[in-house]
Amino acid sequence: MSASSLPQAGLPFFKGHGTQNDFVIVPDPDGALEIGPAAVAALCDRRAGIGGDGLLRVVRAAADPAAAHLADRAEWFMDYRNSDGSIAEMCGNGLRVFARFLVEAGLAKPGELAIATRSGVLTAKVAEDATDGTPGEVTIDMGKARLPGPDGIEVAVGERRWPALNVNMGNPHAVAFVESLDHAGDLFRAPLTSPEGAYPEGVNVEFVVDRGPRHVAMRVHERGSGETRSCGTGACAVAVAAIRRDGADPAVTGEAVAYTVDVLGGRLVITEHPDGRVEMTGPAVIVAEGRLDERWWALHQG
Ligand SMILES: N[C@@H](CCC[C@H](N)C(=O)O)C(=O)O
Repeated sequence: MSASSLPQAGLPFFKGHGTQNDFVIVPDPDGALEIGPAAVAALCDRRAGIGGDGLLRVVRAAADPAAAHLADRAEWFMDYRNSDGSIAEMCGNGLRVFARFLVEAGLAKPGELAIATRSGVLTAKVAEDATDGTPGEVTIDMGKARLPGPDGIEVAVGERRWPALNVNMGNPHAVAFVESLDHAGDLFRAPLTSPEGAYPEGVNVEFVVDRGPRHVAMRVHERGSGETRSCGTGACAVAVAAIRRDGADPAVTGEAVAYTVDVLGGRLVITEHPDGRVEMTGPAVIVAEGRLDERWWALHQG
């Protein structure tokens, strides 16, 4: 390839992030692409691919069998995959980035938009950009958290063990309050959770410390992606756990409560309402667009 023959062909892709949880975005409006687990892993590879914690395929709900039943409520379906190619039900940061992409690509208007996910239809609110060009924040109505138990869940790293709360935000989380975020260790491997079988589908594990009143910080090991610099569903699970620990459950107090959750890649604000709805607000940025080299894609596609 020479500079005078920069590619006009090849599959278009975009790159985006939300609090540094980063994604390869592949527009596939008519559901024409077959992107299997190996192709997702190749695209998300940080050295031999584009690089990302996950992949967002942008497809019309009506064009994907996984979402066709939601097509009367949402035009677009976020087909999310972890960087190892596995499928997850939901991705909070991914949904903010997905909403930002739809608006920037002219596929949706700023304001409220319904998006289909494997965890149902969720609503995103995309704020107007600031006058200096800073992209407006995105708020997602994440629906209600579920706390399915059982009691007695523990997370272990090396010799240390902590009690953990099982919080489901569409996907599973084990939230452990720890003395120091360093105690999570290098997180090169998934932390152990017990009792065995508590999470038959695997789990995202959050380690949490207090930073101040209604203000916590976390690290996360994500199922299918390893340690990431942020996890939106994880931040919601952490806020829900902290709210209960602090006796501030809005269903009991009758008042909405907002927690600030610091992640390695920035800050999210999580609000829980008396009706149980959890809202997440944070940034979402589209960083780049490009085209895959046709020969590379031919070798990895499928
Ligand atoms: N980073 C995401 C969560 C992605 C899915 C997760 N790894 C899982 O397997 O459940 C987020 O921002 O929520």
